[in-house]
Amino acid sequence: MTIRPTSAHTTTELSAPIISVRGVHKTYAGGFQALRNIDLEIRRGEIFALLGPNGAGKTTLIGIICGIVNPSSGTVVAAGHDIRKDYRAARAAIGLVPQELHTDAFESVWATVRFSRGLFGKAPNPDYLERILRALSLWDKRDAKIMSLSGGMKRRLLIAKALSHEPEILFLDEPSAGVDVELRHDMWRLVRELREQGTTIILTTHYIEEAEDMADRIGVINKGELVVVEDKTALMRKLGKKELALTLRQPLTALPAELNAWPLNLSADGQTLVYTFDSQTEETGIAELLRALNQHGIDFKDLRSSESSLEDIFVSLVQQAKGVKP
Ligand SMILES: Nc1ncnc2c1ncn2[C@@H]1O[C@H](COP(=O)(O)OP(=O)(O)OP(=O)(O)O)[C@@H](O)[C@H]1O
Repeated sequence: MTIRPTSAHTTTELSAPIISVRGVHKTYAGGFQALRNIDLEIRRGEIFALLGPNGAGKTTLIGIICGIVNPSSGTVVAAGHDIRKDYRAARAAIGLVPQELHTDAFESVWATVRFSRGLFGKAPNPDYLERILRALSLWDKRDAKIMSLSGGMKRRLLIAKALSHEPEILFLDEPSAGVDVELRHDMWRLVRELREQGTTIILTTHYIEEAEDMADRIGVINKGELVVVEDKTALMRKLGKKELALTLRQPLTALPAELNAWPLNLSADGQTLVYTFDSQTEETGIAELLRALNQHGIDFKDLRSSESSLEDIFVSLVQQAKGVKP
Protein backbone atom coordinates (compact mmCIF):
# COMPACT_ATOMS: atom_id res chain seq x y z
CA MET A 1 0.00 0.00 0.00
CA THR A 2 1.30 3.43 -0.85
CA ILE A 3 -0.38 6.11 1.15
CA ARG A 4 1.80 9.10 0.67
CA PRO A 5 3.80 9.83 -2.47
CA THR A 6 7.48 9.75 -1.49
CA SER A 7 9.08 13.09 -2.17
CA ALA A 8 12.69 13.64 -3.12
CA HIS A 9 14.80 15.20 -0.39
CA THR A 10 18.33 16.51 -0.74
CA THR A 11 21.07 15.02 1.46
CA THR A 12 21.19 18.13 3.63
CA GLU A 13 17.44 17.98 4.16
CA LEU A 14 17.68 14.35 5.13
CA SER A 15 20.38 14.89 7.72
CA ALA A 16 18.89 18.07 9.24
CA PRO A 17 16.43 17.51 12.08
CA ILE A 18 12.85 17.85 10.91
CA ILE A 19 11.85 19.36 14.26
CA SER A 20 14.05 21.47 16.46
CA VAL A 21 12.88 22.54 19.91
CA ARG A 22 15.17 25.01 21.70
CA GLY A 23 14.97 26.24 25.29
CA VAL A 24 11.21 25.83 25.57
CA HIS A 25 9.56 26.75 28.88
CA LYS A 26 5.85 26.81 29.57
CA THR A 27 4.13 28.37 32.54
CA TYR A 28 0.32 28.25 32.37
CA ALA A 29 -1.77 31.30 33.29
CA GLY A 30 -2.35 30.04 36.84
CA GLY A 31 1.44 29.99 37.39
CA PHE A 32 1.93 26.24 36.94
CA GLN A 33 5.25 25.45 35.26
CA ALA A 34 4.44 22.62 32.85
CA LEU A 35 7.72 22.53 30.86
CA ARG A 36 11.25 23.51 31.80
CA ASN A 37 14.04 24.18 29.34
CA ILE A 38 13.17 21.60 26.71
CA ASP A 39 15.77 20.99 23.96
CA LEU A 40 14.84 18.28 21.51
CA GLU A 41 15.62 17.38 17.91
CA ILE A 42 13.52 14.93 15.94
CA ARG A 43 15.23 13.23 13.02
CA ARG A 44 13.56 13.01 9.66
CA GLY A 45 11.88 9.66 9.13
CA GLU A 46 12.14 8.32 12.68
CA ILE A 47 9.51 7.04 15.08
CA PHE A 48 10.03 8.93 18.31
CA ALA A 49 8.13 7.88 21.43
CA LEU A 50 7.56 10.41 24.17
CA LEU A 51 6.91 8.69 27.47
CA GLY A 52 5.99 10.13 30.82
CA PRO A 53 3.59 9.72 33.71
CA ASN A 54 0.21 11.52 33.76
CA GLY A 55 0.63 15.26 33.84
CA ALA A 56 4.32 15.15 32.86
CA GLY A 57 3.85 17.67 30.05
CA LYS A 58 3.63 15.47 26.93
CA THR A 59 0.45 17.03 25.53
CA THR A 60 1.74 20.51 26.34
CA LEU A 61 4.95 19.84 24.42
CA ILE A 62 3.07 18.43 21.44
CA GLY A 63 0.70 21.42 21.56
CA ILE A 64 3.67 23.81 21.48
CA ILE A 65 5.35 22.01 18.55
CA CYS A 66 2.06 22.07 16.64
CA GLY A 67 1.53 25.77 17.38
CA ILE A 68 -1.64 25.23 19.42
CA VAL A 69 -0.11 26.21 22.76
CA ASN A 70 2.18 29.25 23.04
CA PRO A 71 5.49 28.62 24.82
CA SER A 72 6.45 31.12 27.53
CA SER A 73 9.92 31.17 25.95
CA GLY A 74 11.98 29.21 23.44
CA THR A 75 11.63 28.37 19.76
CA VAL A 76 10.30 25.54 17.62
CA VAL A 77 11.23 24.98 14.00
CA ALA A 78 9.24 22.32 12.10
CA ALA A 79 10.11 21.33 8.52
CA GLY A 80 12.26 24.47 8.23
CA HIS A 81 9.57 26.89 9.45
CA ASP A 82 9.36 28.72 12.76
CA ILE A 83 6.05 27.60 14.29
CA ARG A 84 5.15 31.09 15.53
CA LYS A 85 6.54 33.35 12.81
CA ASP A 86 5.58 31.06 9.96
CA TYR A 87 2.66 29.18 11.49
CA ARG A 88 0.76 28.22 8.33
CA ALA A 89 3.75 26.70 6.54
CA ALA A 90 4.93 24.84 9.65
CA ARG A 91 1.44 23.60 10.47
CA ALA A 92 0.88 22.37 6.90
CA ALA A 93 3.79 19.96 7.38
CA ILE A 94 2.19 18.50 10.52
CA GLY A 95 -0.66 16.08 11.02
CA LEU A 96 -1.94 15.88 14.58
CA VAL A 97 -4.01 13.00 15.94
CA PRO A 98 -5.43 14.40 19.18
CA GLN A 99 -6.78 12.34 22.06
CA GLU A 100 -10.39 13.25 21.31
CA LEU A 101 -12.52 13.95 18.27
CA HIS A 102 -14.08 17.40 18.04
CA THR A 103 -16.07 17.35 14.83
CA ASP A 104 -19.64 17.80 13.79
CA ALA A 105 -21.35 14.50 14.65
CA PHE A 106 -23.75 14.94 11.69
CA GLU A 107 -20.98 15.11 9.09
CA SER A 108 -20.07 12.05 7.04
CA VAL A 109 -16.63 10.44 7.17
CA TRP A 110 -15.90 11.49 3.59
CA ALA A 111 -16.95 15.13 4.10
CA THR A 112 -14.81 15.31 7.23
CA VAL A 113 -11.56 14.18 5.59
CA ARG A 114 -12.21 16.27 2.46
CA PHE A 115 -12.84 19.36 4.60
CA SER A 116 -9.69 18.73 6.68
CA ARG A 117 -7.57 18.57 3.52
CA GLY A 118 -9.12 21.79 2.24
CA LEU A 119 -8.28 23.57 5.51
CA PHE A 120 -4.61 23.31 4.63
CA GLY A 121 -5.16 24.75 1.19
CA LYS A 122 -4.43 21.46 -0.58
CA ALA A 123 -6.11 20.78 -3.93
CA PRO A 124 -8.76 18.03 -3.79
CA ASN A 125 -7.36 14.53 -4.26
CA PRO A 126 -10.12 11.93 -3.94
CA ASP A 127 -7.73 9.08 -4.88
CA TYR A 128 -5.41 9.91 -2.01
CA LEU A 129 -8.29 10.23 0.48
CA GLU A 130 -9.67 6.91 -0.71
CA ARG A 131 -6.27 5.25 -0.10
CA ILE A 132 -6.16 6.56 3.46
CA LEU A 133 -9.72 5.50 4.22
CA ARG A 134 -9.05 2.04 2.78
CA ALA A 135 -5.80 1.72 4.76
CA LEU A 136 -7.74 2.54 7.91
CA SER A 137 -10.66 0.21 7.03
CA LEU A 138 -13.05 3.16 6.88
CA TRP A 139 -13.84 3.09 3.18
CA ASP A 140 -17.07 1.16 3.71
CA LYS A 141 -18.09 3.81 6.23
CA ARG A 142 -17.34 6.80 4.00
CA ASP A 143 -20.99 7.87 3.85
CA ALA A 144 -21.74 7.13 7.49
CA LYS A 145 -22.34 9.98 9.89
CA ILE A 146 -19.67 10.37 12.57
CA MET A 147 -22.17 9.84 15.40
CA SER A 148 -22.90 6.35 14.04
CA LEU A 149 -19.25 5.23 14.27
CA SER A 150 -17.89 3.03 17.03
CA GLY A 151 -15.19 4.39 19.35
CA GLY A 152 -12.47 2.54 17.43
CA MET A 153 -13.73 3.87 14.09
CA LYS A 154 -13.73 7.42 15.47
CA ARG A 155 -10.10 6.92 16.48
CA ARG A 156 -9.24 5.80 12.95
CA LEU A 157 -11.10 8.78 11.57
CA LEU A 158 -8.86 11.02 13.68
CA ILE A 159 -5.85 9.46 11.98
CA ALA A 160 -7.44 9.83 8.52
CA LYS A 161 -8.16 13.49 9.24
CA ALA A 162 -4.59 14.09 10.37
CA LEU A 163 -3.23 12.44 7.22
CA SER A 164 -5.66 14.15 4.85
CA HIS A 165 -3.21 16.90 3.82
CA GLU A 166 -0.23 14.54 3.33
CA PRO A 167 1.86 15.83 6.25
CA GLU A 168 5.57 15.04 6.56
CA ILE A 169 5.25 14.82 10.33
CA LEU A 170 2.56 12.91 12.19
CA PHE A 171 1.86 13.37 15.90
CA LEU A 172 -0.12 10.66 17.64
CA ASP A 173 -1.20 11.60 21.15
CA GLU A 174 -2.17 8.40 22.99
CA PRO A 175 -3.49 6.73 19.83
CA SER A 176 -4.10 3.35 21.45
CA ALA A 177 -6.05 4.47 24.51
CA GLY A 178 -9.37 2.63 24.57
CA VAL A 179 -8.68 0.75 21.35
CA ASP A 180 -8.97 -3.03 21.14
CA VAL A 181 -5.95 -5.24 20.52
CA GLU A 182 -6.70 -6.03 16.87
CA LEU A 183 -7.28 -2.42 15.94
CA ARG A 184 -4.17 -1.41 17.84
CA HIS A 185 -2.13 -3.81 15.71
CA ASP A 186 -3.71 -2.43 12.52
CA MET A 187 -2.83 1.07 13.62
CA TRP A 188 0.76 0.14 14.32
CA ARG A 189 1.03 -1.54 10.93
CA LEU A 190 -0.16 1.70 9.34
CA VAL A 191 2.34 3.73 11.38
CA ARG A 192 5.18 1.48 10.20
CA GLU A 193 4.04 1.82 6.59
CA LEU A 194 3.92 5.59 6.88
CA ARG A 195 7.42 5.62 8.29
CA GLU A 196 8.63 3.45 5.43
CA GLN A 197 7.21 6.05 3.07
CA GLY A 198 9.20 8.79 4.77
CA THR A 199 6.77 10.22 7.35
CA THR A 200 8.30 11.21 10.68
CA ILE A 201 6.19 9.97 13.58
CA ILE A 202 6.08 11.23 17.13
CA LEU A 203 3.82 9.41 19.54
CA THR A 204 2.93 9.51 23.17
CA THR A 205 1.75 6.34 24.74
CA HIS A 206 1.04 4.73 28.07
CA TYR A 207 1.55 1.31 26.50
CA ILE A 208 5.26 1.11 27.03
CA GLU A 209 5.58 -2.21 25.24
CA GLU A 210 4.38 -0.41 22.14
CA ALA A 211 7.18 2.11 22.40
CA GLU A 212 9.54 -0.79 22.96
CA ASP A 213 8.21 -2.47 19.85
CA MET A 214 7.85 0.56 17.54
CA ALA A 215 10.15 3.43 18.43
CA ASP A 216 13.59 4.20 17.06
CA ARG A 217 14.24 6.69 19.85
CA ILE A 218 12.66 7.32 23.22
CA GLY A 219 12.27 10.52 25.18
CA VAL A 220 11.19 10.38 28.81
CA ILE A 221 9.56 13.46 30.27
CA ASN A 222 8.86 13.85 33.95
CA LYS A 223 7.46 16.89 35.76
CA GLY A 224 8.10 19.06 32.74
CA GLU A 225 11.71 18.02 32.21
CA LEU A 226 13.17 15.78 29.55
CA VAL A 227 14.98 13.25 31.70
CA VAL A 228 16.41 11.23 28.83
CA VAL A 229 16.50 11.12 25.03
CA GLU A 230 18.18 8.06 23.64
CA ASP A 231 18.17 5.44 20.91
CA LYS A 232 15.88 2.71 22.16
CA THR A 233 18.41 -0.09 21.85
CA ALA A 234 21.17 2.02 23.45
CA LEU A 235 18.81 2.98 26.28
CA MET A 236 17.91 -0.61 26.95
CA ARG A 237 21.56 -1.64 26.83
CA LYS A 238 22.73 1.22 29.00
CA LEU A 239 20.06 1.20 31.68
CA GLY A 240 18.91 -2.38 31.42
CA LYS A 241 19.62 -4.83 34.18
CA LYS A 242 19.66 -8.55 33.97
CA GLU A 243 18.32 -10.94 36.53
CA LEU A 244 19.17 -14.51 37.24
CA ALA A 245 16.52 -16.42 39.18
CA LEU A 246 17.55 -19.64 40.89
CA THR A 247 14.85 -22.04 42.05
CA LEU A 248 16.27 -23.65 45.18
CA ARG A 249 16.15 -27.35 45.93
CA GLN A 250 15.56 -26.62 49.64
CA PRO A 251 13.79 -23.40 50.68
CA LEU A 252 15.85 -21.05 52.85
CA THR A 253 14.59 -19.10 55.82
CA ALA A 254 17.41 -16.56 55.44
CA LEU A 255 20.59 -16.04 53.46
CA PRO A 256 23.87 -16.96 55.16
CA ALA A 257 25.52 -13.75 56.45
CA GLU A 258 28.58 -14.42 54.24
CA LEU A 259 26.41 -13.84 51.18
CA ASN A 260 25.10 -10.47 52.34
CA ALA A 261 27.56 -8.59 50.15
CA TRP A 262 25.97 -10.06 47.00
CA PRO A 263 23.04 -8.29 45.32
CA LEU A 264 20.70 -11.17 46.12
CA ASN A 265 17.02 -11.23 46.96
CA LEU A 266 15.31 -14.16 48.58
CA SER A 267 11.61 -14.56 47.74
CA ALA A 268 9.14 -14.48 50.64
CA ASP A 269 8.57 -18.24 50.39
CA GLY A 270 12.35 -18.86 50.45
CA GLN A 271 12.16 -20.85 47.20
CA THR A 272 13.78 -18.42 44.77
CA LEU A 273 16.98 -16.48 44.90
CA VAL A 274 17.28 -13.56 42.46
CA TYR A 275 20.66 -12.14 41.48
CA THR A 276 20.66 -8.75 39.70
CA PHE A 277 23.62 -7.69 37.61
CA ASP A 278 24.53 -4.93 35.19
CA SER A 279 24.07 -6.08 31.61
CA GLN A 280 26.87 -3.70 30.53
CA THR A 281 29.71 -5.32 32.45
CA GLU A 282 31.76 -8.12 30.98
CA GLU A 283 32.12 -9.87 34.34
CA THR A 284 28.65 -10.92 35.39
CA GLY A 285 29.93 -12.57 38.56
CA ILE A 286 27.66 -15.56 37.96
CA ALA A 287 30.40 -18.20 38.06
CA GLU A 288 31.71 -16.79 41.34
CA LEU A 289 28.20 -16.63 42.79
CA LEU A 290 27.48 -20.23 41.90
CA ARG A 291 30.75 -21.29 43.58
CA ALA A 292 29.84 -19.30 46.70
CA LEU A 293 26.39 -20.91 46.83
CA ASN A 294 27.96 -24.32 46.45
CA GLN A 295 30.36 -23.63 49.34
CA HIS A 296 27.37 -22.83 51.55
CA GLY A 297 25.56 -25.98 50.50
CA ILE A 298 22.84 -24.07 48.62
CA ASP A 299 21.69 -26.21 45.71
CA PHE A 300 19.28 -25.21 42.97
CA LYS A 301 17.13 -27.15 40.54
CA ASP A 302 16.42 -24.51 37.93
CA LEU A 303 17.94 -21.27 36.69
CA ARG A 304 16.43 -18.57 34.45
CA SER A 305 17.73 -15.24 33.30
CA SER A 306 15.70 -12.23 32.15
CA GLU A 307 16.37 -8.67 30.99
CA SER A 308 14.60 -5.59 32.20
CA SER A 309 11.90 -4.28 29.92
CA LEU A 310 11.55 -0.70 28.78
CA GLU A 311 8.83 -0.49 31.44
CA ASP A 312 11.32 -1.34 34.22
CA ILE A 313 13.73 1.26 32.83
CA PHE A 314 10.98 3.86 32.58
CA VAL A 315 9.81 3.29 36.15
CA SER A 316 13.35 3.50 37.48
CA LEU A 317 14.06 6.73 35.52
CA VAL A 318 10.92 8.38 36.86
CA GLN A 319 11.73 7.21 40.40
CA GLN A 320 15.28 8.53 40.12
CA ALA A 321 13.95 11.89 39.01
CA LYS A 322 11.69 11.87 42.10
CA GLY A 323 14.71 11.10 44.24
CA VAL A 324 13.43 7.61 45.08
CA LYS A 325 16.08 4.90 45.05
CA PRO A 326 15.00 2.35 42.43
N1 LIG B 1 -4.54 24.98 30.15
C1 LIG B 1 -3.90 24.63 31.27
N2 LIG B 1 -3.86 25.46 32.34
C2 LIG B 1 -3.21 25.14 33.47
N3 LIG B 1 -2.53 23.97 33.65
C3 LIG B 1 -2.53 23.12 32.61
C4 LIG B 1 -3.21 23.38 31.38
N4 LIG B 1 -3.01 22.32 30.55
C5 LIG B 1 -2.25 21.44 31.22
N5 LIG B 1 -1.96 21.90 32.46
C6 LIG B 1 -1.15 21.24 33.48
O1 LIG B 1 0.15 21.01 32.95
C7 LIG B 1 0.64 19.73 33.34
C8 LIG B 1 1.02 18.93 32.11
O2 LIG B 1 -0.15 18.55 31.41
P1 LIG B 1 -0.11 17.72 30.07
O3 LIG B 1 -1.52 17.56 29.60
O4 LIG B 1 0.88 18.34 29.15
O5 LIG B 1 0.47 16.32 30.60
P2 LIG B 1 0.56 14.90 29.89
O6 LIG B 1 1.95 14.43 30.12
O7 LIG B 1 0.07 15.00 28.51
O8 LIG B 1 -0.45 14.06 30.79
P3 LIG B 1 -1.39 12.78 30.42
O9 LIG B 1 -0.45 11.62 30.27
O10 LIG B 1 -2.23 12.69 31.65
O11 LIG B 1 -2.15 13.13 29.16
C9 LIG B 1 -0.46 19.10 34.18
O12 LIG B 1 -0.15 19.29 35.55
C10 LIG B 1 -1.69 19.85 33.79
O13 LIG B 1 -2.61 19.92 34.88
